[in-house]
Amino acid sequence: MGSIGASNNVAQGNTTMHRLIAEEGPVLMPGIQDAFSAAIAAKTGFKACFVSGFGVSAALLGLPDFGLLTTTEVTQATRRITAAAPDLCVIVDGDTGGGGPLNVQRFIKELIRAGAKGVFLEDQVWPKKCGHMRGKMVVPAEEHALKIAAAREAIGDADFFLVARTDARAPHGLQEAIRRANLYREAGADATFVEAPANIEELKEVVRDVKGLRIANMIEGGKTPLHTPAEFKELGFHLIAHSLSTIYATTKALVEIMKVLKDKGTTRDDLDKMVTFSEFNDMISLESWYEMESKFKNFIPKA
Ligand SMILES: C[C@](O)(C(=O)O)[C@H](CC(=O)O)C(=O)O
Ligand SMILES: [Mg+2]
Repeated sequence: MGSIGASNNVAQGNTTMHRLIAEEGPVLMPGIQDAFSAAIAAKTGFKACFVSGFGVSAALLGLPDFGLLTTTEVTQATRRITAAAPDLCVIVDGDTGGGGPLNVQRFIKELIRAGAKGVFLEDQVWPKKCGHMRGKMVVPAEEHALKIAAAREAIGDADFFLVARTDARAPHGLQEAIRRANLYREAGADATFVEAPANIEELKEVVRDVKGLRIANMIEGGKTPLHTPAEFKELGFHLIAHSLSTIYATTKALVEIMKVLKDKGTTRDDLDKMVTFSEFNDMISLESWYEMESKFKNFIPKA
């Protein structure tokens, strides 16, 4: 591909995610953190999911979203996630993309090979922090715009949705975040994501001033008030990440059952806190494995 910038491929909008947005209005993506949570998202009827860096850091490493997770680890997690939920449109949190433009290009190609259908790339200084934590810093806007252009080039004709995120709201104010979102769109992003607007007025300002497809991130206990897809449609957003709901719920369930075990030494009076053996097997599609097993049993030659 030749020149980088404004019009390359962006307007064509023929990825799976573009189709989902056209079909269902704001697309709601639950955050997931591993193959199993992705499989459950698919079984529940979601069409898309968001591989949350916050969630993967926690589930895979037991670490906070503090710039500790590597792009290699994210790619490996993505491979397992797309294998477990092949019909889901898997959008991956790429954090800052793993370095400069060339690292970004390599990462994007790896994610495409891993079966992902899109990525979020943000403009924080590495090591980054979760968007709702204190102490964030951003790189110069032009530096991130170059990474977005590099990502666009690496995507080529692949079915892959490029989201540019800006974390500039906290360190530099909403106007700068809006300016950056528009710049990143010019550089080749399919959609933009102004992280952490602080209230409904700021959400409205984002809609008014940011061109193109817009993303909102719903974090329970975060800076942006929680809204439904219908409310977001009304406001003018196209994609919603509910990034941490599943890791928060999982954490609560884990803490609760650990406490039961520690305190009582048995779960016999607390079975309602768990799924049953057969409910779990349904979730993990056990019967389909029995079917496959029986198919191959027929090939075993009789002695
Ligand atoms: C969306 C996010 O990038 C994630 O990793 O899930 C996080 C979540 C959060 O803030 O809690 C982020 O927004 O930085
Ligand atoms: Mg993240």
